[in-house]
Amino acid sequence: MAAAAYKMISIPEAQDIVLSHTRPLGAVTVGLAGALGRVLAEEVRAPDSLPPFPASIKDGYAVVAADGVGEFPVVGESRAGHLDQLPVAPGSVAYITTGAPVPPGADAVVQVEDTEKLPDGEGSQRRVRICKAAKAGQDIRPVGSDITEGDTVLQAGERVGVAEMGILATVGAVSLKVHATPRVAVLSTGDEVVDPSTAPLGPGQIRDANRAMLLAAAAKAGAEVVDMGVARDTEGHLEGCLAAAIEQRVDVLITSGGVSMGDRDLIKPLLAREGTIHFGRVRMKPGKPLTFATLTLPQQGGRQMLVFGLPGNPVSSFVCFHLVVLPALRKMGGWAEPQLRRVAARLAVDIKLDPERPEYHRCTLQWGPPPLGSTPALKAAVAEAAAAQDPLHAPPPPPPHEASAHGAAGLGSMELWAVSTGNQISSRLLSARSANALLEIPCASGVIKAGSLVSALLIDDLGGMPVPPGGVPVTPGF
Ligand SMILES: Nc1nc2c(c(=O)[nH]1)N[C@H]1C(S)=C(S)[C@@H](COP(=O)(O)OP(=O)(O)OC[C@H]3O[C@@H](n4cnc5c(N)ncnc54)[C@H](O)[C@@H]3O)O[C@H]1N2
Ligand code: MOO
Repeated sequence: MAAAAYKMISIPEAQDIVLSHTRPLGAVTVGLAGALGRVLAEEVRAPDSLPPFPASIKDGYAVVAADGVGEFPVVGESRAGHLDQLPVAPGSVAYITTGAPVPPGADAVVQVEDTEKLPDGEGSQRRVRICKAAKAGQDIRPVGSDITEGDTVLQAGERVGVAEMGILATVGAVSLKVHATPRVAVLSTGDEVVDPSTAPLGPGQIRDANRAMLLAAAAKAGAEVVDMGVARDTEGHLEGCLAAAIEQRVDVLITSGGVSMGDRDLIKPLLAREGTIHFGRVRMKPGKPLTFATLTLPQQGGRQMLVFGLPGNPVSSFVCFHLVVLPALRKMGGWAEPQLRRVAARLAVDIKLDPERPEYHRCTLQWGPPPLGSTPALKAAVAEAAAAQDPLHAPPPPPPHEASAHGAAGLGSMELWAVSTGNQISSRLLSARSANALLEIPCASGVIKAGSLVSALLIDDLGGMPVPPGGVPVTPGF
């Protein structure tokens, strides 16, 4: 089929098609160290309680609460990690450290600050004054108060982050079932594309930006990556590269370049010969020639391989990866909700609309007051949008209790602002630099004004977003 013959579909249609051809991979068993970032394929239960014994919360003395204040013999010690099981009878106390088992007979702990060491008594008997009466149970974590034996501490389908690594360790889950992560091959194409180490560049050459970027993006998504190098613009070489990817038993092949209308754009014809192309044109900017195919491999038991033909322009590759490849990799890895997360943000600048294609405008989201450099026009636009009383455009009213920690600007006047990365031409990879979101800019004529509220898809976590000069306010009174 000629490239132009592919029906132009919308991005939601493209995403649905991709996900309908994507299956979660099976479960594999990994050790604890291999669990980070994976999705659990089984629930994890606690085989025992935490703490497994009544544990002291303080360094001090284990006492019988009913004894109240007074002078007492110190009949022994209970230290974390040591089991010196001496009973504490009424009228006596035991020295205890934080985390140590509370000895039988004692029912409270008095912190060392509320005691006074006394001179030793008869027979070198240690003695202490308890200066503050304790309530029964004071400064003791009862058995199972953090985790009870048999509790489900993590569910199947949960992703293992840093805290979850600790939870797994604490319940002794050192071998667990997680979803397998996909094996992903990345291939650049184009006679002009040369290795990044090439210097100086020969006539007509450009360095391969896409391969390093897509390998990194797939690895960041948790995939096992395979670098397939650069394919020349010949049918034979491309076919050989595809065969090599199949040989590598990858679940996904990502190519970049060679999917538009030129006579050396050979990816679509190759995929049409070797498999089924599900779409070859998407109404989006950038990324229009985005192509998706599946290959059924009889020589490998009939298994299926997904192939994403990303456009060669580096920004088009970057955007298409996040919009269609990443959700597929997430679904394979067991994510129940693999789509990019959407938030709302206010535009810091006017954006010119494209009358032909909806646009994914790269931006850096930052939370705070209107970004530095915002013009009086922006401030006026924000006020105008608010005055329009459109619920989407009106800024939230600050809660009445909110004191001003930042001059006139309290927490309620802070917002998520979308700062454009500048010129959005699809060859300019600097437009993806520091981008943590893709703004969803509708297809229309004219301009969308600064101060408007728009939806944005997160492509990075917001933990590293820019901090506005002067920082942002904290909870009043914090
Ligand atoms: N007649 C038409 N021409 C084009 C159309 C169209 O609809 N009709 N679509 C344009 C759009 S939109 C895009 S996007 C590009 C996509 O083209 P290809 O996927 O075929 O990519 P190439 O032509 O191979 O390369 C495009 C551009 O990107 C550079 N490139 C390629 N690979 C890399 C790489 N690995 N690292 C860095 N840069 C790379 C390449 O040199 C080109 O400059 O097609 C338009 N054309
Ligand atoms: O879609 Mo292309 O990515 O506009 O340059």
